[in-house]
Amino acid sequence: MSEVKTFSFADLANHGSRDSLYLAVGGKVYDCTDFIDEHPGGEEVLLDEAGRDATESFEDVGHSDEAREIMYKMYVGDLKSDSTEKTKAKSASATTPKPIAAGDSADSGRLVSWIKGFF
Ligand code: HEM
Repeated sequence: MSEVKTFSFADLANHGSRDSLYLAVGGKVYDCTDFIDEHPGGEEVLLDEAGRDATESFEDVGHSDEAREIMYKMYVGDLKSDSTEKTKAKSASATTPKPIAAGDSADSGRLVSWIKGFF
């Protein structure tokens, strides 16, 4: 249930379209497929970053804590740390989200795994 998948950059790149849109931020992979139409910053920017490490552009915008909470719901796994773009993913550890309020206990293993990535 709380299994965390790992994605290589090649795996990530397989989800680079509107039909299946994953992107990585801070070494974490997010399935944004159902979020494309809801993104307050528009669909264009998500489509631009689809299937890629979007850490830099995500941080440049200065997303709110609320944005980070939304992200947690879309978290599907981790970017493989031995991937070629390792350094890029690493620098993302500056992304320190506020942990979501407890309550989703059935899902807590996944939450812990998500948070652990930041330490
Ligand atoms: C999982 C990924 C993402 C989530 C959950 C997300 C969520 C949000 C949210 C909630 C906002 C409203 C403002 C805020 O609360 O910060 C926002 C605005 C915005 N986002 Fe994202 N975002 C994501 C990825 C990206 C990416 C990859 C880019 C690439 C540049 C981007 C660009 C923007 C822009 C330009 C705005 C508008 C800022 C403004 O008009 O003030 N977002 N996003």
